[in-house]
Amino acid sequence: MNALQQQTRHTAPQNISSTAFRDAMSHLAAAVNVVTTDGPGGRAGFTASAVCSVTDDPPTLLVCINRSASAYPAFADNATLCVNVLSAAHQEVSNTFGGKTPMAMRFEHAEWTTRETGAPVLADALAHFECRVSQRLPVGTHEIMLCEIVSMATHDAPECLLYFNRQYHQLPRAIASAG
Ligand SMILES: NC(=O)c1ccc[n+]([C@@H]2O[C@H](COP(=O)([O-])OP(=O)(O)OC[C@H]3O[C@@H](n4cnc5c(N)ncnc54)[C@H](O)[C@@H]3O)[C@@H](O)[C@H]2O)c1
Ligand SMILES: Cc1cc2c(cc1C)N(C[C@H](O)[C@H](O)[C@H](O)COP(=O)(O)O)c1[nH]c(=O)[nH]c(=O)c1N2
Repeated sequence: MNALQQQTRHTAPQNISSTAFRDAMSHLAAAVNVVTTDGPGGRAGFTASAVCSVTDDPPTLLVCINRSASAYPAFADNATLCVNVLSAAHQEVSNTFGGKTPMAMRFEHAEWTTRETGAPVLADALAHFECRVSQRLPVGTHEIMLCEIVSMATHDAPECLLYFNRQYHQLPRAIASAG
């Protein structure tokens, strides 16, 4: 058996449990975001990696939220949200919004402002996308929120924050060109 075969772990269809799925999904590197909202449902925020671009016409992204999350009722009742993309400087912000911290305490750290929608905007986010939730699709334990962009900004921080193999990683903006 060669080295590649030794390092490859196959899971039989009948063994694809949520634990096996999570183990496999831990192999996907992802950007780390804090998704926030404010409105009739109250102010809330949670750390999310299940965020991605959907289409550029109209500019739309998606966020997947666990309906068991303490933040979910606020997102269910509010029509707008903000995706704050974290830079390498925001690892503690990710931990704060990653669960178990009481919602009221989550916004005590870092610098938060409001702009178009009233959703909390992280002042030095790598990028932020203020959105109107245009569609909601319940799937299993989660809800996929399709979000049309109403306002956005970028900030050229030197390093982004990634989540891979259940750990945070930092990636520089410009890979020093070899040579
Ligand atoms: N999409 C999500 O809901 C999601 C994504 C990442 C992490 N988390 C949560 O963050 C905490 C830390 O996670 P971890 O990386 O230390 O280990 P983990 O084993 O819980 O997660 C490993 C990977 O599995 C996926 N995942 C985990 N829980 C999921 C869920 N409920 N629905 C869909 N995909 C899920 C994610 O891609 C995650 O990176 C856990 O409580 C986990 O549930 C949730
Ligand atoms: C790096 C990382 C990435 C994610 C998460 C966590 C972490 C640490 N969490 C889980 C989420 O932030 C939070 O832990 C749960 O919502 C539980 O929080 P409460 O204690 O219920 O507020 C998470 N939850 C979710 O619904 N969708 C997601 O994409 C993610 N992604």
